[in-house]
Amino acid sequence: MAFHNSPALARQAQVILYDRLLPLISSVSSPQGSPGGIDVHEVWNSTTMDFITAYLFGLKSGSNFIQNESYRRHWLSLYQSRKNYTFFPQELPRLTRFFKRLHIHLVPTWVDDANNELEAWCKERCDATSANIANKTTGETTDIGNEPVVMKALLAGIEKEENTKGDESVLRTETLKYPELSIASEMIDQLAAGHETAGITLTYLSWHLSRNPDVQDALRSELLKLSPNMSLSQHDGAVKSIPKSKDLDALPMLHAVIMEALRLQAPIPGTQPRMTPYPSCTLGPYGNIPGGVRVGAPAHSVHRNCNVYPEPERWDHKRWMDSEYGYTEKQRRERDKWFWAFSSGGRMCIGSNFAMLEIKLIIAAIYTNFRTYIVNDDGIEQTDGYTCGPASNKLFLGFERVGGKTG
Ligand code: HEM
Repeated sequence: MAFHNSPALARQAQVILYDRLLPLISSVSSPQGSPGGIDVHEVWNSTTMDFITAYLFGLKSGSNFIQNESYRRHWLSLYQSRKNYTFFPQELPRLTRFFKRLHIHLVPTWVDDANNELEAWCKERCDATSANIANKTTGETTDIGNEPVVMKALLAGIEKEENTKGDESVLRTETLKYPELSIASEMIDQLAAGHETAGITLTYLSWHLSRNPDVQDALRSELLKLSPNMSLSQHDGAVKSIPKSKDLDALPMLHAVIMEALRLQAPIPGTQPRMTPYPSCTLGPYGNIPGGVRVGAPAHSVHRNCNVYPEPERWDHKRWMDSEYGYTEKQRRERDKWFWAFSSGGRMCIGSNFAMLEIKLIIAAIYTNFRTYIVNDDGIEQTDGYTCGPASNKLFLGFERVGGKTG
């Protein structure tokens, strides 16, 4: 995704951060705001959903979960409710289908209903985007934030494949035959994979920062050096500047706190499966592993290698700050090699760069303007599984406006 200098993404970020997220956080900031704090896990998941759907469909057909509280609660609860029922359809899909034909449901039928509703919601967005493209009401003629960057790229790719390879294409039996459904399938994959993982990272990162006010203050000093920065009070909200990705990437502390949150609470901590190649292979110290065996390594364990990350259970963002830790070149290489939050190889996360950029923007917008503190973190421990957030599925933080007015 060539989004680092994308004017569409910059505009989308501007609307999502300055017109939706910051006003919401300002309205609950202390002392007059919500005394019980706000469930940031829900707010961060909503923000990442608004980001990813804006990039897929354009602002016009994307979600507005930040402002639409009742619908986001409905959507997120549907999404969460199915999560305990993935084993049979994922691991034994044929058996699941077979039993279903006999009217024996290995997963409750309401899970199918929830999936159908989520899929219909995604398909509606795809259809609306296609209509906008056909009517030319996307970025070129109106607000650049309405540009459906990903859908346009997919449509162009399908058209090219059709024109250049046609019947010879390996995509002819599915993607070229059913382009609309194939696009919808890709879109729901991306919006599901994209919102929850980044939302979990923001939850744990804001929790760690709330436990470490000194780190927050140092981070804020770094963020204020951005030129222009994202301070609301400095410009009285008028400027709405979105920093360039290269300027955000030049901030060592911002990078370090995100990396440490991804290390300690990798949003996908569970095993990432791979099949061994035929006839056999060697994995680490284990030789002669036959082909066709499913193997996997969980990021949770890889990130706790104490030879690479000393005292691995300790949250220490300075591990990622080369200038502060005194790493040798070899230690630095090992540290980076063992970082596996986005996996590696052919099935590596396709959204890793997008995720890093959106997380940096969200953290910069919030911590430039607010100090956070914990109101209730009961159940913050990470669940076990594949994509894993807090056991309570909640985190209540309070917000205090710094350098300006409260909401
Ligand atoms: C902090 C945020 C994120 C984390 C930690 C993360 C992590 C991962 C991991 C570990 C995988 C599995 C790869 C494997 O099986 O080896 C994955 C796959 C994937 N991710 Fe992400 N991801 C994040 C954000 C995103 C975003 C924003 C998108 C949006 C486009 C995205 C789209 C995908 C897709 C489509 C796959 C499936 C790739 C495939 O199977 O070919 N992810 N991600």
